[in-house]
Amino acid sequence: MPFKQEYFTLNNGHKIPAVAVIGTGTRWFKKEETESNFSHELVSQIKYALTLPGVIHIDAAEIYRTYPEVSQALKEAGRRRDEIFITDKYSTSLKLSENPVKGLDISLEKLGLDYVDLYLLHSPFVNEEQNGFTLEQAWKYMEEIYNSGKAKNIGVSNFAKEDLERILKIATIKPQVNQIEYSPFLQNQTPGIYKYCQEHDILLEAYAPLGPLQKRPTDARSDPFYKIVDKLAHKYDKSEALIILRWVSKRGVLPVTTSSKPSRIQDAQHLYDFDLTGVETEELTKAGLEHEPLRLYWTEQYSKFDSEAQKL
Ligand SMILES: NC(=O)C1=CN([C@@H]2O[C@H](COP(=O)(O)OP(=O)(O)OC[C@H]3O[C@@H](n4cnc5c(N)ncnc54)[C@H](OP(=O)(O)O)[C@@H]3O)[C@@H](O)[C@H]2O)C=CC1
Repeated sequence: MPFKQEYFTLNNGHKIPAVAVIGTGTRWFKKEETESNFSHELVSQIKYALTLPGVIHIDAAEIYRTYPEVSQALKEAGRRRDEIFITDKYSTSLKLSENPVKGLDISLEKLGLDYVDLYLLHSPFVNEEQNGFTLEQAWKYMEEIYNSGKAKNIGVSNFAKEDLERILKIATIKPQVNQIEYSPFLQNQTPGIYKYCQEHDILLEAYAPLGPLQKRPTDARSDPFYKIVDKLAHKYDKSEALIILRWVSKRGVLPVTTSSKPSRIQDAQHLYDFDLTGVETEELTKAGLEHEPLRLYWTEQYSKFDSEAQKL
Protein backbone atom coordinates (compact mmCIF):
# COMPACT_ATOMS: atom_id res chain seq x y z
CA MET A 1 0.00 0.00 0.00
CA PRO A 2 1.48 3.43 -0.89
CA PHE A 3 1.95 5.69 2.10
CA LYS A 4 1.39 9.42 2.41
CA GLN A 5 2.58 11.27 5.52
CA GLU A 6 0.46 14.32 6.33
CA TYR A 7 0.88 16.98 8.99
CA PHE A 8 -1.12 19.83 10.42
CA THR A 9 0.84 23.00 11.19
CA LEU A 10 0.46 24.39 14.71
CA ASN A 11 0.33 28.10 15.58
CA ASN A 12 4.01 28.00 16.61
CA GLY A 13 4.98 26.70 13.17
CA HIS A 14 5.67 23.14 14.36
CA LYS A 15 4.25 20.15 12.46
CA ILE A 16 2.04 17.48 14.01
CA PRO A 17 1.35 14.11 12.30
CA ALA A 18 -2.23 14.42 11.10
CA VAL A 19 -3.70 11.29 12.70
CA ALA A 20 -3.10 9.74 16.12
CA VAL A 21 -3.45 6.00 15.53
CA ILE A 22 -3.02 4.64 18.99
CA GLY A 23 -4.83 6.32 21.84
CA THR A 24 -3.94 4.62 25.12
CA GLY A 25 -7.12 5.58 27.01
CA THR A 26 -10.76 4.45 26.40
CA ARG A 27 -10.59 0.68 25.80
CA TRP A 28 -7.11 0.58 27.45
CA PHE A 29 -7.98 2.83 30.42
CA LYS A 30 -7.28 1.39 33.89
CA LYS A 31 -8.29 2.58 37.33
CA GLU A 32 -4.95 1.58 38.79
CA GLU A 33 -1.41 1.03 37.57
CA THR A 34 -0.42 -2.35 39.03
CA GLU A 35 1.70 -5.25 37.80
CA SER A 36 -1.31 -7.55 37.73
CA ASN A 37 -3.30 -5.39 35.33
CA PHE A 38 -0.41 -4.67 32.94
CA SER A 39 -1.85 -4.99 29.41
CA HIS A 40 0.36 -7.10 27.15
CA GLU A 41 -2.28 -6.58 24.48
CA LEU A 42 -1.74 -2.82 24.53
CA VAL A 43 2.05 -3.30 24.34
CA SER A 44 1.66 -5.45 21.26
CA GLN A 45 -0.70 -2.96 19.54
CA ILE A 46 1.69 -0.06 20.18
CA LYS A 47 4.63 -2.15 18.99
CA TYR A 48 2.66 -3.04 15.89
CA ALA A 49 1.90 0.65 15.26
CA LEU A 50 5.63 1.34 15.59
CA THR A 51 6.37 -0.98 12.66
CA LEU A 52 4.25 1.16 10.30
CA PRO A 53 5.64 3.78 7.93
CA GLY A 54 5.75 7.47 8.81
CA VAL A 55 5.67 9.22 12.15
CA ILE A 56 3.61 7.29 14.71
CA HIS A 57 1.36 9.50 16.79
CA ILE A 58 0.56 8.03 20.24
CA ASP A 59 -1.96 9.63 22.60
CA ALA A 60 -1.25 9.08 26.32
CA ALA A 61 -2.36 10.62 29.63
CA GLU A 62 -1.58 10.47 33.33
CA ILE A 63 -5.15 9.35 34.11
CA TYR A 64 -5.04 6.33 31.74
CA ARG A 65 -2.42 4.56 33.91
CA THR A 66 -0.88 3.05 30.80
CA TYR A 67 2.63 4.58 30.93
CA PRO A 68 4.21 1.18 31.76
CA GLU A 69 2.78 -0.31 28.56
CA VAL A 70 3.81 2.69 26.43
CA SER A 71 7.29 2.63 27.94
CA GLN A 72 7.79 -1.09 27.33
CA ALA A 73 6.53 -0.84 23.75
CA LEU A 74 8.83 2.11 22.99
CA LYS A 75 11.84 0.28 24.40
CA GLU A 76 11.13 -2.96 22.58
CA ALA A 77 10.25 -1.33 19.27
CA GLY A 78 13.51 0.60 19.16
CA ARG A 79 12.08 3.15 16.71
CA ARG A 80 13.89 6.47 16.21
CA ARG A 81 12.59 9.15 18.58
CA ASP A 82 11.94 11.59 15.73
CA GLU A 83 9.64 9.01 14.10
CA ILE A 84 7.38 9.02 17.14
CA PHE A 85 5.05 11.81 18.25
CA ILE A 86 3.88 11.47 21.84
CA THR A 87 1.04 13.42 23.37
CA ASP A 88 0.61 13.32 27.14
CA LYS A 89 -1.93 14.99 29.46
CA TYR A 90 -1.88 16.33 32.96
CA SER A 91 -4.82 15.05 35.03
CA THR A 92 -6.79 18.04 36.31
CA SER A 93 -10.17 17.09 37.75
CA LEU A 94 -8.61 14.12 39.52
CA LYS A 95 -5.35 15.27 41.02
CA LEU A 96 -2.65 12.60 40.63
CA SER A 97 0.48 14.77 40.88
CA GLU A 98 1.28 18.11 42.47
CA ASN A 99 1.22 20.31 39.38
CA PRO A 100 1.84 20.02 35.61
CA VAL A 101 5.61 20.60 35.96
CA LYS A 102 6.00 17.81 38.51
CA GLY A 103 3.44 15.63 36.72
CA LEU A 104 5.37 15.76 33.48
CA ASP A 105 8.66 14.97 35.23
CA ILE A 106 7.07 11.84 36.67
CA SER A 107 5.58 10.76 33.37
CA LEU A 108 8.84 11.34 31.47
CA GLU A 109 10.58 9.14 34.01
CA LYS A 110 7.91 6.43 33.64
CA LEU A 111 7.96 6.66 29.85
CA GLY A 112 11.75 6.67 29.70
CA LEU A 113 11.74 9.86 27.61
CA ASP A 114 13.47 13.28 27.76
CA TYR A 115 10.53 15.16 26.27
CA VAL A 116 7.00 14.74 24.95
CA ASP A 117 5.89 16.24 21.68
CA LEU A 118 2.65 17.66 23.06
CA TYR A 119 1.48 18.16 26.63
CA LEU A 120 -2.15 19.01 27.43
CA LEU A 121 -4.19 20.06 30.44
CA HIS A 122 -6.74 17.23 30.38
CA SER A 123 -9.70 19.45 31.25
CA PRO A 124 -10.52 22.99 32.39
CA PHE A 125 -11.95 21.69 35.66
CA VAL A 126 -9.20 23.18 37.81
CA ASN A 127 -9.63 25.26 40.93
CA GLU A 128 -7.59 26.44 43.89
CA GLU A 129 -9.41 24.27 46.42
CA GLN A 130 -9.15 21.02 44.45
CA ASN A 131 -5.79 21.50 42.75
CA GLY A 132 -3.97 24.12 44.82
CA PHE A 133 -3.79 26.40 41.77
CA THR A 134 -6.16 28.23 39.44
CA LEU A 135 -6.72 27.60 35.74
CA GLU A 136 -4.54 30.61 34.91
CA GLN A 137 -1.74 29.30 37.14
CA ALA A 138 -2.09 25.87 35.51
CA TRP A 139 -1.40 27.53 32.17
CA LYS A 140 1.66 29.29 33.61
CA TYR A 141 3.02 25.85 34.59
CA MET A 142 2.42 24.73 31.00
CA GLU A 143 4.37 27.71 29.67
CA GLU A 144 7.22 26.88 32.07
CA ILE A 145 7.24 23.36 30.60
CA TYR A 146 7.29 24.69 27.03
CA ASN A 147 10.19 27.00 27.85
CA SER A 148 12.10 24.13 29.46
CA GLY A 149 11.85 22.09 26.23
CA LYS A 150 10.30 19.11 28.05
CA ALA A 151 7.22 19.52 25.85
CA LYS A 152 7.73 20.71 22.27
CA ASN A 153 4.10 21.93 22.10
CA ILE A 154 1.46 22.62 24.72
CA GLY A 155 -2.30 22.72 24.70
CA VAL A 156 -5.55 21.87 26.40
CA SER A 157 -8.36 19.36 26.22
CA ASN A 158 -12.12 19.62 26.70
CA PHE A 159 -11.87 23.41 26.90
CA ALA A 160 -14.93 25.54 26.13
CA LYS A 161 -14.70 29.03 24.61
CA GLU A 162 -14.88 30.69 28.04
CA ASP A 163 -11.99 28.55 29.36
CA LEU A 164 -9.83 29.46 26.37
CA GLU A 165 -10.70 33.13 26.81
CA ARG A 166 -9.45 32.98 30.41
CA ILE A 167 -6.17 31.41 29.27
CA LEU A 168 -5.66 33.76 26.35
CA LYS A 169 -5.95 36.80 28.64
CA ILE A 170 -2.82 35.81 30.56
CA ALA A 171 -0.95 33.67 28.02
CA THR A 172 2.42 34.52 26.58
CA ILE A 173 2.26 31.21 24.69
CA LYS A 174 -1.05 30.39 23.07
CA PRO A 175 -2.37 26.79 23.37
CA GLN A 176 -1.41 24.97 20.19
CA VAL A 177 -4.17 22.35 20.49
CA ASN A 178 -7.60 21.76 22.05
CA GLN A 179 -8.42 18.03 22.12
CA ILE A 180 -12.19 17.57 22.36
CA GLU A 181 -14.86 15.00 21.66
CA TYR A 182 -15.79 15.48 18.01
CA SER A 183 -17.65 13.35 15.50
CA PRO A 184 -20.33 13.84 12.84
CA PHE A 185 -22.83 13.46 15.70
CA LEU A 186 -21.10 15.96 18.02
CA GLN A 187 -19.79 18.84 15.94
CA ASN A 188 -19.55 21.24 18.91
CA GLN A 189 -18.63 19.68 22.24
CA THR A 190 -19.43 23.06 23.81
CA PRO A 191 -21.20 26.01 22.14
CA GLY A 192 -19.27 27.52 19.24
CA ILE A 193 -15.99 25.73 20.05
CA TYR A 194 -15.33 24.57 16.47
CA LYS A 195 -15.53 28.09 15.00
CA TYR A 196 -13.70 29.69 17.92
CA CYS A 197 -10.69 27.38 17.63
CA GLN A 198 -10.53 27.82 13.86
CA GLU A 199 -10.65 31.60 14.22
CA HIS A 200 -7.95 31.62 16.91
CA ASP A 201 -5.64 29.18 15.11
CA ILE A 202 -5.88 26.56 17.84
CA LEU A 203 -5.84 23.10 16.24
CA LEU A 204 -8.77 20.92 17.26
CA GLU A 205 -8.11 17.24 17.84
CA ALA A 206 -11.07 14.83 17.77
CA TYR A 207 -11.27 12.03 20.29
CA ALA A 208 -14.09 9.47 19.98
CA PRO A 209 -14.36 10.35 16.27
CA LEU A 210 -15.95 6.95 15.63
CA GLY A 211 -18.83 7.53 18.05
CA PRO A 212 -21.35 6.82 15.24
CA LEU A 213 -19.82 3.34 14.75
CA GLN A 214 -19.25 2.64 18.43
CA LYS A 215 -22.96 3.36 19.04
CA ARG A 216 -24.50 2.36 15.75
CA PRO A 217 -28.32 2.40 16.07
CA THR A 218 -30.32 -0.68 15.13
CA ASP A 219 -32.06 1.23 12.31
CA ALA A 220 -28.74 2.44 10.80
CA ARG A 221 -29.50 0.84 7.43
CA SER A 222 -32.30 3.29 6.76
CA ASP A 223 -30.51 6.28 8.31
CA PRO A 224 -29.34 8.86 5.69
CA PHE A 225 -25.99 9.43 7.44
CA TYR A 226 -25.05 5.73 7.46
CA LYS A 227 -26.26 5.37 3.86
CA ILE A 228 -23.81 8.09 2.75
CA VAL A 229 -20.97 6.51 4.73
CA ASP A 230 -21.76 3.15 3.14
CA LYS A 231 -21.88 4.67 -0.36
CA LEU A 232 -18.47 6.35 0.11
CA ALA A 233 -16.95 3.23 1.68
CA HIS A 234 -17.89 1.34 -1.50
CA LYS A 235 -16.77 4.13 -3.82
CA TYR A 236 -13.29 4.37 -2.28
CA ASP A 237 -13.04 0.74 -1.18
CA LYS A 238 -12.32 1.84 2.39
CA SER A 239 -13.90 0.96 5.73
CA GLU A 240 -16.71 3.05 7.19
CA ALA A 241 -14.31 4.02 9.98
CA LEU A 242 -11.84 5.48 7.46
CA ILE A 243 -14.59 7.48 5.75
CA ILE A 244 -15.49 9.07 9.09
CA LEU A 245 -11.85 9.68 10.11
CA ARG A 246 -11.13 11.26 6.72
CA TRP A 247 -14.21 13.47 7.12
CA VAL A 248 -12.84 14.64 10.51
CA SER A 249 -9.55 15.60 8.85
CA LYS A 250 -11.36 17.38 5.98
CA ARG A 251 -13.02 19.56 8.63
CA GLY A 252 -9.52 20.65 9.67
CA VAL A 253 -9.59 18.51 12.82
CA LEU A 254 -6.94 15.93 13.76
CA PRO A 255 -8.51 12.52 14.47
CA VAL A 256 -7.37 10.59 17.56
CA THR A 257 -8.40 6.96 17.31
CA THR A 258 -7.34 3.60 18.69
CA SER A 259 -7.92 -0.08 18.08
CA SER A 260 -7.15 -3.54 19.39
CA LYS A 261 -6.88 -4.76 15.79
CA PRO A 262 -3.65 -4.34 13.80
CA SER A 263 -5.53 -4.02 10.51
CA ARG A 264 -7.47 -1.02 11.83
CA ILE A 265 -4.29 0.61 13.17
CA GLN A 266 -2.65 0.13 9.78
CA ASP A 267 -5.70 1.54 7.98
CA ALA A 268 -5.68 4.63 10.20
CA GLN A 269 -1.98 5.27 9.60
CA HIS A 270 -2.76 5.17 5.87
CA LEU A 271 -5.67 7.63 6.24
CA TYR A 272 -4.24 10.12 3.76
CA ASP A 273 -3.85 7.64 0.92
CA PHE A 274 -7.31 8.65 -0.29
CA ASP A 275 -9.41 11.79 -0.22
CA LEU A 276 -13.06 12.86 -0.07
CA THR A 277 -14.29 15.62 -2.34
CA GLY A 278 -15.57 18.91 -0.94
CA VAL A 279 -19.13 17.93 -1.89
CA GLU A 280 -18.84 14.57 -0.10
CA THR A 281 -17.40 16.24 2.99
CA GLU A 282 -20.30 18.71 3.02
CA GLU A 283 -22.82 15.91 2.53
CA LEU A 284 -21.47 14.09 5.61
CA THR A 285 -21.36 17.30 7.65
CA LYS A 286 -25.01 18.03 6.88
CA ALA A 287 -26.28 14.47 7.40
CA GLY A 288 -24.32 14.33 10.68
CA LEU A 289 -25.81 17.61 11.87
CA GLU A 290 -29.30 16.29 11.27
CA HIS A 291 -28.63 13.48 13.69
CA GLU A 292 -29.36 13.86 17.37
CA PRO A 293 -26.22 14.54 19.43
CA LEU A 294 -24.16 11.60 20.61
CA ARG A 295 -21.92 12.49 23.55
CA LEU A 296 -19.80 9.73 25.09
CA TYR A 297 -17.49 11.61 27.49
CA TRP A 298 -17.70 14.40 30.07
CA THR A 299 -21.48 14.02 30.00
CA GLU A 300 -21.93 15.23 33.58
CA GLN A 301 -20.28 18.54 32.73
CA TYR A 302 -21.41 19.03 29.15
CA SER A 303 -24.76 17.30 28.49
CA LYS A 304 -26.40 20.62 29.27
CA PHE A 305 -25.05 21.80 25.90
CA ASP A 306 -26.61 18.97 23.88
CA SER A 307 -29.15 21.25 22.21
CA GLU A 308 -26.30 23.36 20.77
CA ALA A 309 -23.93 20.51 19.94
CA GLN A 310 -25.27 20.09 16.43
CA LYS A 311 -25.29 23.78 15.41
CA LEU A 312 -22.33 25.11 13.49
N1 LIG B 1 -9.04 14.05 26.16
C1 LIG B 1 -10.02 13.27 26.56
O1 LIG B 1 -10.80 13.62 27.49
C2 LIG B 1 -10.23 11.95 25.89
C3 LIG B 1 -9.27 11.45 25.05
N2 LIG B 1 -9.43 10.24 24.41
C4 LIG B 1 -8.30 9.72 23.59
O2 LIG B 1 -8.80 9.35 22.31
C5 LIG B 1 -8.47 7.99 22.04
C6 LIG B 1 -9.47 7.40 21.08
O3 LIG B 1 -10.78 7.45 21.66
P1 LIG B 1 -11.88 6.41 21.17
O4 LIG B 1 -13.20 6.87 21.64
O5 LIG B 1 -11.47 5.05 21.59
O6 LIG B 1 -11.75 6.55 19.58
P2 LIG B 1 -12.65 6.06 18.36
O7 LIG B 1 -13.92 6.82 18.31
O8 LIG B 1 -11.76 6.11 17.19
O9 LIG B 1 -13.05 4.59 18.73
C7 LIG B 1 -12.13 3.54 18.73
C8 LIG B 1 -12.92 2.32 19.08
O10 LIG B 1 -13.85 2.11 18.05
C9 LIG B 1 -13.84 0.75 17.71
N3 LIG B 1 -14.09 0.64 16.26
C10 LIG B 1 -13.27 0.86 15.23
N4 LIG B 1 -13.86 0.62 14.05
C11 LIG B 1 -15.12 0.25 14.37
C12 LIG B 1 -16.23 -0.16 13.61
N5 LIG B 1 -16.19 -0.21 12.28
N6 LIG B 1 -17.36 -0.47 14.27
C13 LIG B 1 -17.42 -0.42 15.61
N7 LIG B 1 -16.39 -0.06 16.40
C14 LIG B 1 -15.25 0.27 15.77
C15 LIG B 1 -12.48 0.23 18.06
O11 LIG B 1 -12.66 -1.11 18.46
P3 LIG B 1 -11.57 -2.27 18.07
O12 LIG B 1 -10.58 -2.27 19.15
O13 LIG B 1 -12.43 -3.50 18.06
O14 LIG B 1 -11.01 -1.92 16.73
C16 LIG B 1 -12.05 1.10 19.22
O15 LIG B 1 -12.33 0.51 20.46
C17 LIG B 1 -8.40 7.35 23.41
O16 LIG B 1 -7.74 6.12 23.44
C18 LIG B 1 -7.69 8.44 24.18
O17 LIG B 1 -6.31 8.37 23.90
C19 LIG B 1 -10.62 9.55 24.54
C20 LIG B 1 -11.62 9.99 25.37
C21 LIG B 1 -11.50 11.22 26.14
